[in-house]
Amino acid sequence: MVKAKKFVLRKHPEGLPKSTDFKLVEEELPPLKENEVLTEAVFLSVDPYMRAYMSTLSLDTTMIGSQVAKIIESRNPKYPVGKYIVGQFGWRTHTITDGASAAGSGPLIVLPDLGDLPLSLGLGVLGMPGNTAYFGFLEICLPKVGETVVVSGAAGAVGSHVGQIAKIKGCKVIGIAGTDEKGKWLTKELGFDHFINYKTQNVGEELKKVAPEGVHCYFDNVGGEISITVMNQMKMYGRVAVCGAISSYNEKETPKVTSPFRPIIFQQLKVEGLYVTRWNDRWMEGINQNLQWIKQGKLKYHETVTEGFQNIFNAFVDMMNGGNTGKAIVKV
Ligand SMILES: NC(=O)C1=CN([C@@H]2O[C@H](COP(=O)(O)OP(=O)(O)OC[C@H]3O[C@@H](n4cnc5c(N)ncnc54)[C@H](OP(=O)(O)O)[C@@H]3O)[C@@H](O)[C@H]2O)C=CC1
Ligand SMILES: C/C=C/C(C)=O
Repeated sequence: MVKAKKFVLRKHPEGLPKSTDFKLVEEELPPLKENEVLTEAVFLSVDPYMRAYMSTLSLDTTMIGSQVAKIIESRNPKYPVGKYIVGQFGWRTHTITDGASAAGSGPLIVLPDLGDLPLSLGLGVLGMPGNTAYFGFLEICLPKVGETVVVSGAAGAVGSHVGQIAKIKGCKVIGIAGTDEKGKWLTKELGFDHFINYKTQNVGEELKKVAPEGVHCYFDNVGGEISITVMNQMKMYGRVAVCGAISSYNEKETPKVTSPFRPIIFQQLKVEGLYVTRWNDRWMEGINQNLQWIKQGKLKYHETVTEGFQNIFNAFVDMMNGGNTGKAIVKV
């Protein structure tokens, strides 16, 4: 008999979640039925969408999230023992699944052979955030050589990846993030052309200096006033991919921000929201392309790793507060 540990939601958080909003509980798992497999979590992901969904989850349900897990027992030939899968199993150590019920932030997949690369990349650059960057940026921003691209949330999992794809596509890239340390990583290591620290600089004034020609594409990970400021400096027919709004996820009421309609109308912007599961049927295309770029040295990644399943809440809050560079991961 296997005992799973899991975090359940005890209270709907107000503002930044507190550890007391969650409870760690143990659950005895039953023997496997035909077609089922038993998995053990190896890496868990902490992502901003978790905060956005927390208020809608029923109390006492397992906190949502994806993980890389090892198959340790199997009654399903599609999922042999010893293989690693990426599944939306939640904040839990052990899971019984038949492979069919996973949904939410990507399909359940058996991880392809990553060679010497860490399995945790299946939650980042070779997983949901990587596919968000790949499909979201290429399909919605439609970047062209020589164009100017702005990315907010630039030093995180999705943003750092978008900026690098923009460089691969021959664009000039400006990243907006919250610390100078992150800025150094973006410009010195990843090849971003410019960095703006939204906490210490005036985004509008800095953007005028580094992109006097105007902005063709904006990949928006944060929402709020930063995004309005960027949209006001976009070129005619600019494209905006609205990917995330982390600046508002901890707010009870949707914050009031300056209206974006003027630039949308007068600069005739194309503004499109995206949700990565739109491309579930092309999932492996994104993963294979990102893997190839890594192998070619064109795409770099960084992970901020927290050790210990019991520390997943701290890892989540740290990420929401900007403590991560690249992908925030928990190693069990
Ligand atoms: N639409 C989709 O399908 C998907 C959307 N997303 C969205 O993309 C965004 C980035 O996700 P992801 O890359 O996983 O997360 P990140 O790795 O970027 O981590 C979150 C980062 O957000 C920044 N941040 C926190 N609060 C604010 C704020 N008030 N204003 C500006 N920045 C803030 C912090 O960096 P800093 O130090 O710069 O403040 C923090 O490190 C999120 O909004 C997420 O919801 C992600 C995946 C799929
Ligand atoms: C799958 C993730 C979605 C968002 C909005 O973060």
